[in-house]
This record gives sequence, C-alpha cells and structure tokens, in this order.
Amino acid sequence: MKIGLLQFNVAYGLPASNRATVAKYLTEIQDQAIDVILLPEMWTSGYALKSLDQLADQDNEPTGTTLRAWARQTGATIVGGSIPVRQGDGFVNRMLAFGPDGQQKLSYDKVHLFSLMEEDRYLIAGNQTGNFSIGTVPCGAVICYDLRFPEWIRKTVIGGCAVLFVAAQWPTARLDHWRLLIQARAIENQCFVVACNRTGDDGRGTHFPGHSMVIDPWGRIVAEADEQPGWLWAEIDLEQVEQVRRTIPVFRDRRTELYS
Ligand SMILES: NC(=O)CCC(=O)C(=O)O
Repeated sequence: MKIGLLQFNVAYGLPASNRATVAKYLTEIQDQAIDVILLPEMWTSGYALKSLDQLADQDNEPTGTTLRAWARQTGATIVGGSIPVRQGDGFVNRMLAFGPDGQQKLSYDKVHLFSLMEEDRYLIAGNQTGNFSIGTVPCGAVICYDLRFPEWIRKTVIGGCAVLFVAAQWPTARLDHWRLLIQARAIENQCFVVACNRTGDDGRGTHFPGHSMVIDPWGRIVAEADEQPGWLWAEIDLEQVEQVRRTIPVFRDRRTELYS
C-alpha cells in the first residue's frame, strides 16, 4: 500500500484557501500510483471555533463533493483528515473517507474533545468507532486527542484494523508526546499507524510541527516528516501485521474475563 500524507500550514478560518492549497498539492501527484492519501485535522478551517456558524460544512458539503472528486481524480482512497460539520444545533469534528470510485467509506466524529483548545465548548463528541476498509484491508481512524485513549483505540482495532489513520493538529509544545504515543499505539495494537499533522502557525500563538509519521506494527518508523509543509510518502507491507501478531500473540493472550 503506497500512502501519501499531506501536511500543510492550515490557513485560519479560510476554507476556500485551504481547499485551493490541497488541490495544488494534488496536481503534483498526477499519474502516480497512490493507494491512500491522508490529510490533517480541521484542515478547512483551523481551530476557528468561534466562527463555525460561517465555516462549518452542512451535510458534509461542500467538502464531501471536493474529496469525492479528488479521490476519483487521483485514483486513491482519500482519508480526508477532518472538517467541522454542522450537526443539529451544534458541530462535530468529522473525518470522511472516499474510495477511488467516489463511494463514501467512512464518517467518524472525534470522540475525545480537547478542552485545552476549547473543543468541548464548541463541539459535540462522537460515540462510534471509525472502522472501514480499503479493498480487503481492515482500517481504523481516530482524530488527534483520541490518540491518548488506548482503550478507545483498542476497541477500534478489535473491530478490525491493520492500518490506523490519525488526523491531527498537534502543537509543537507536545511533539515528544505525539511521536511516542503514535509508536506506542502501533506496538500495543500490532498495526500500522499513519498519522498526519499540520505545520505552521495558526496566527494565535500556537505552532504546529508537522512530523507526520508512519509506524509499522513492530513500532519502527517507516517514514517521518520534518517541520516543512509537503508530502510524506510511505510504502507499507501489510503482511507485517500478521507476522507481528504471530510472533507475540497479544490478541490471543488478552484476559478478557478481567477486562473487556
Ligand atoms: N487537536 C487536538 O486534539 C490536540 C491534542 C493535543 O494537542 C494533545 O496534546 O493531546
């Protein structure tokens, strides 16, 4: 599976500009055989939570149509980071994925809202795991702060997951946590973790370090970006998942009578 992670400097409160940025990066990869593309968290709006009335999608639009068109155009599954979407009287932080045939594969609403960035004041939390498949490969998805909840990720992986996608806006102040948590989640769940973070400054005092990463089921770094915006590429060998699960049979050895 060939994967492209697109980390970029999300323009605060400017969805049209952010859509144009991604579209421009996608022109760089025409005619390449790519299986999956991953975008960062809240990539249309940034954390402009006070302006969600104007910035959020309605019924997943217009971003749903854009992601669908990009998936068809690139021939890749697009795991579309996340975007704010109006939901009833409030808003959710939602990840959508579309296959190369334009079919929607996933709608996952961030479950753990990050109070340090006031998400709990402005957003409604999801309550369903993000399981989907790419071809025959079982995949899972979580969003940023969800990474700190191993019990939630275990539940996602038990639902079937060889590759876990993570979309993030994770600040530089906790870059060491970002790198360690991604590796830990890969080791304990014996799956690939593909994690895309944004770069740049949000203009409000928070800096984001990029460092998008791909980790294999043994916890080794397959690819890691630096702070610069752009593509990170990785090719992953899915057979490694079963190899690692055979070597240390963690899933067989769980004591589910003691915990679920
Ligand atoms: N956008 C987020 O959920 C940020 C999470 C974060 O920074 C953390 O330390 O956790």
